[in-house]
Order: sequence, then structure tokens, then C-alpha cells
Amino acid sequence: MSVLVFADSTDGKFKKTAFEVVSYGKKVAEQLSSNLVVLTINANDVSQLYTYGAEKVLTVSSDNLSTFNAKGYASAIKQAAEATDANVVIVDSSIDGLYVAPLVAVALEAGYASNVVAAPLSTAPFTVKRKAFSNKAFANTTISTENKVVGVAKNSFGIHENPVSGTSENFNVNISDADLAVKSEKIDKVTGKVTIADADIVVSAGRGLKGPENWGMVEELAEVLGAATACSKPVSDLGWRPHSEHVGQTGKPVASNLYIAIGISGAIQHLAGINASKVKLVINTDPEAPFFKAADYGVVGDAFEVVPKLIEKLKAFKAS
Ligand SMILES: Cc1cc2nc3c(=O)[nH]c(=O)nc-3n(C[C@H](O)[C@H](O)[C@H](O)COP(=O)(O)OP(=O)(O)OC[C@H]3O[C@@H](n4cnc5c(N)ncnc54)[C@H](O)[C@@H]3O)c2cc1C
Repeated sequence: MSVLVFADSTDGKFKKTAFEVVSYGKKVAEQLSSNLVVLTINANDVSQLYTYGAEKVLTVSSDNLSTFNAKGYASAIKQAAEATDANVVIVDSSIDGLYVAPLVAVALEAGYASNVVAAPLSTAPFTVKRKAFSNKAFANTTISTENKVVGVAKNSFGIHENPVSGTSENFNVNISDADLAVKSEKIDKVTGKVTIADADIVVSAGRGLKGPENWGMVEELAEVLGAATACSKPVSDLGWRPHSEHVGQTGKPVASNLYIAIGISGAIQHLAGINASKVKLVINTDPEAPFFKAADYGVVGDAFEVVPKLIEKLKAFKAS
């Protein structure tokens, strides 16, 4: 019996969540006294995973899976689970992970828990703690099926080093035409920008910035910090920023280490999407803005004065 982790990668490079799910898998394998096996698809340098406890890595090389394909990935994970006699499969809870995991669960007749934030509370019964109600509550969920699929929420369990002298081996998968019924022909990436999903730091701004012409300082702050830019819903609705930057309940979820909110009031629908972020810094002229109640750090001040000063200080700090 083993625990199987799927470590996702893009263009051969592991995503940060890959190291988190492997760290999580190591913990679950210890709890179950099982072996940990990690599956990778078209990833380079799988030895990086040994640092996080991956004793055995199965490497799939497949031109058919050169871009993300939910059914194809799910089929590969199912085949690996069967080949390794794994009855616990662990994936991330990214947008791709939330797409793949239910397909794996159906294929393995497994129970599935998404957005899991901690190591299992118990293994018999198998109970995990998950985010619920748009991150406003936690649910303890028991998976009672023999096979189990666990989706780990980003930045929840953390990345833990646990070095082992692992081994890797090629794993051949059969991907059928049906698995490839939907295929990405071309992906146009926004180059040179950190995406919200991958970002450790997100600099986000709202209607308090008055107009799109004022976003220069937001972009500059993001550049100094190596951060992604984001915005509130009205800002993207007004066409000041692209919809891909809209975060919140109806936009993208953000689980960054630092979320900087500039001129955003902190409406409940906005907070629902960002409250999984670890540290929140709010800059707002209105001391009564609801965002201050959710903030770890707050600056009551005019963004047009505070942000340029912050950029100046950060640049000076970096230069020294
Ligand atoms: C069904 C539904 C779903 C929704 N989903 C989302 C969602 O996913 N994401 C989302 O963001 N919203 C969502 N909303 C909208 C949400 O309710 C709020 O209307 C929205 O978040 C407000 O955006 P805002 O904070 O940018 O603007 P405002 O509410 O106008 O707030 C602007 C803030 O800027 C401050 N400010 C003004 N000038 C300055 C200055 N010079 N310096 C610093 N601060 C300043 C003000 O004090 C104020 O707090 C949704 C609403 C509904 C009904």
C-alpha cells in the first residue's frame, strides 16, 4: 500500500504547490506507515522532490500531455495509483487540481475532499480539515471510501524539507483518444509577469485609485516586490484592469503570503476570495473601511502619498 502524490509542473518546472503536496504526502505516508510515491508528468529535475521526502518518483514523458489536459492527467494518475497500490491520492487544489481531482475520484471510485488545510486529524476514520463557506469556516470531513483523493489548499500545510535519497523511474501510461477529446492547441502566456496563482505577494487596488491612469504606481510597487497585480470587481467591470486580475468571491482566489490592498473597501465578496492570504496590508483613507477589521497591518492614508513613499523606501532597502 502506498500514498500517491501528483506533483504538477509547467514547462518542465515544478509549481510551488508541488513541493507543498509532496511535503503533505510525506506526512500522510508517515501517519499511515505507508510508502510515498510521487507522479510527475513531463517534469525536469525530479530530484528536487527528494528534498521533501519523495522516496520514489514515477516520471511520465508524453507528448500528448505536453499541455494541461484534465482527462489525460486524471488517467495517468489513476494508472499510477493502480500500479502502486495507492489508496490515498494527493493533488493540489489549484484551478487545474480542482478539475483533475474529481475525475480521478470517479475513476478510482474514491471519496474526494478539496481545499484541505492540515494533515489528517485521524486516519481511521480518515478525517481532514477543509476550508468551507468561501474560507469563512472550517469543516472536518471524513472520507469513508477505501480509496481517497485529497486536494491540498495552497499555502496551508506549507513546504517542509525532509530529505531522502529517492529514486526515479519511467512510468508508461496509455492515454486514449477519449482522454484527449479536449486539447489545448495553443497557450498564449503573458510573459514577464507573475501570475496571481503563482504569486507569493499580490498588490491589489480598488476604486479608490480613481481611474486606470493611476495604476502606474501599483505596477511599480508590484515590480519592486516581485508581486502579481490584482484588483477589485468594479475596477475590472469598469474596464480599468483586465478581468484576469479580478479577485474575490466571483473572481480569482488569492492565497498569497502577503496581500496588499490599496483603496479597496473590503466588501464581504472581496474578502471571501482573499482571506486565505497569510498577511494582509491595507492602505485606505477611511479608518472605518471594513477591510481594516480583516487586516494584519493597516495604513490610514491617501494611496497617492503612501504608495510612492513605500516604493521609494523599498527601492532604497533593496539597493542597500
Ligand atoms: C454577487 C456579488 C459578487 C461580488 N463579487 C465581488 C468580487 O469577487 N470581488 C470584489 O472585489 N467585489 C465583488 N463584489 C462587489 C463588492 O460588493 C464591492 O462593491 C467591491 O468589492 C467594492 O470595490 P472597491 O473596494 O474597489 O470600491 P469601493 O467600495 O468604492 O471602495 C473604494 C475604497 O477606496 C478608499 N479610497 C478612496 N480614495 C482613496 C485614496 N486616495 N487612497 C486610499 N483609499 C482610498 C475608500 O475609502 C473606499 O474604502 C460583488 C458584489 C456582488 C453583489
